[in-house]
Amino acid sequence: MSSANERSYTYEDYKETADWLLNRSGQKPKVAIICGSGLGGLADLLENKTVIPYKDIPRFPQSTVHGHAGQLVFGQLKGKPCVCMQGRFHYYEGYGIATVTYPVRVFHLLGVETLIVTNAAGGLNPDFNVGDIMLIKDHVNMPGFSGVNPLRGHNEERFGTRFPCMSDAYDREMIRLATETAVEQGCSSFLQQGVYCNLGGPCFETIAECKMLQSLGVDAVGMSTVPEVIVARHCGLRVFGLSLITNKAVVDYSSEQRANHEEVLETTRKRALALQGLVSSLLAKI
Ligand SMILES: O=P(O)(O)O[C@@H]1C[C@H](O)[C@@H](CO)O1
Ligand SMILES: Nc1nc2[nH]cnc2c(=O)[nH]1
Repeated sequence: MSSANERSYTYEDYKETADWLLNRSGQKPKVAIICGSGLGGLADLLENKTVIPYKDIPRFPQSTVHGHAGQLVFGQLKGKPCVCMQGRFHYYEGYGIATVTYPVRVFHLLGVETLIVTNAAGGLNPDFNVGDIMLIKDHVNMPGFSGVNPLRGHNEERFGTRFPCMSDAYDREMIRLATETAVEQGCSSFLQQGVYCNLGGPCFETIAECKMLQSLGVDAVGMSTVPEVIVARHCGLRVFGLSLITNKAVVDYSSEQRANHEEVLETTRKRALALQGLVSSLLAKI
């Protein structure tokens, strides 16, 4: 199951990166936000920004995907000290799973208590529309079925227990608050809740794969997020997740629709402001 790109990190590695960031930014964020494809505009809302390119940060990987700028942005949002990842790392980029999730443990060591994850995803639930925002209530870690799990290998007890519970991965109180906030923001007509499933990517799904995922009860499919959430829950972070439904999964052989990254980014451009409004108003409540 291991690959040439897989590498492990020591507690001291994470600590060194966290100390470097603390020294460089002078800020101790309480909330970390991971911006999905085309959703980096969230970071532009921060006040008193300090921007640090990934290439300057010790041991940080680099973003290689269009729509992922590749920088950390520190600052305040609604008075809360935050750090935003403008660009996340995906397994399909060739990084090992420990590298994909490296920033999450660094955030924990910086003092972050809440992780907000966002992503672009394909809608599998037939009731979902392109442009819907789905609050993630649960996930299916599909790569985990074959042993690809970011917690595989030596368990560092200073981060968390060997066998973490995942049945409470997504904070229910934050889902309740987000639902309430969506009503206040006038976006409840395109708010959904559902189950997100990550696949390895970078291929979009075949029709047979989409049908299979639907039959498993999956509402939205993507290529990220779940490894970050597993590592976050392992080290005790509260997690809140949002998927923007950027395209509808194709489940019909007569369909002319073809999933593509341009359509994904186009939908994020249309819904970016609504999603940003929802996240920032939610932050004011936590
Ligand atoms: O980083 P996210 O999960 O938002 O990115 C999704 C999955 C692929 O990286 C890309 C496909 O368009 O968008
Ligand atoms: N796997 C996957 N990821 C996506 N990201 C945005 N849309 C999709 C999709 O349809 N499938």
